Amino acid sequence: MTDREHVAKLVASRIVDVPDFPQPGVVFKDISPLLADPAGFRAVVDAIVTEQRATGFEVVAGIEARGFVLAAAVAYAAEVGVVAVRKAGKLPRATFAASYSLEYGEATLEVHRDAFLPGQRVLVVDDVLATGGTARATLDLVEQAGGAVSGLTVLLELGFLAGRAKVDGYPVHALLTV
Ligand SMILES: O=P(O)(O)OC[C@H]1O[C@H](OP(=O)(O)OP(=O)(O)O)[C@H](O)[C@@H]1O
Ligand SMILES: Nc1ncnc2[nH]cnc12
Repeated sequence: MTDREHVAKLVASRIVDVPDFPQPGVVFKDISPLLADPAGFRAVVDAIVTEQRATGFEVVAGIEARGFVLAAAVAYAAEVGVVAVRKAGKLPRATFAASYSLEYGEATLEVHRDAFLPGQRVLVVDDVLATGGTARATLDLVEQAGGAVSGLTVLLELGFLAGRAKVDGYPVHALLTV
C-alpha cells in the first residue's frame, strides 16, 4: 500500500457518518474522531505538508471553523503563518466579504484586507469539499486580498456533490474522495 493509500484508509476509518444532520437528507461527515486520534491527526497533517511542500506555499489560510484546526497544525508543521477566513462579523478590522451557498445553507465569509502580502503564495485548508461554495468564496477572498492561491487541500471530498467544478483551474487535493 502506498503512503497516500494508507492515509486515505486511515481517514475513511476515522470519519463517522451522521444521517440527517444538520438537516434532513444530509449525511454529515463527522471528522472529530480523526482529529481526536493522535496517530490520525498527525498522519493527516504530515500528509498535507508533504503533498503541498513543492508548491512553495508561504502562508496557510484556514476556513472557520473546522478548517482552523487543520490549518493551524499544517502551518506550524511547515513553519509558516496562518490566516483565519472567518464567518461574517467576527474580524475586527477592514475586511473583504463573499457570500455563498453550501450543502446545507448560505453564509458569508470574510478575511482582513491586509491578511496577505502582495503575491504571497497561500495554501487554503479545509476539512470537507462538498458543493464547493465555501472553497470558491475563500479562493476569491484570497485573491481579492492580494494573495496568490498555491492550492486548496481538504481531508475529504464528497465527489457526488461536484465541488471540484466550482474550483476549476485551481490545484485541488483531497486526502480521501468518496
Ligand atoms: O463545499 P460546501 O458545500 O461549501 O461545504 C463545505 C463546508 O461546509 C462545512 O463548513 P460549515 O459552514 O458547516 O462550518 P463549520 O466548520 O463551522 O462547521 C465544512 O467545514 C466546509 O467548510
Ligand atoms: N456532508 C457534510 N459533512 C460534513 N461537512 C460538510 N460540509 C458540507 N457538507 C458536509
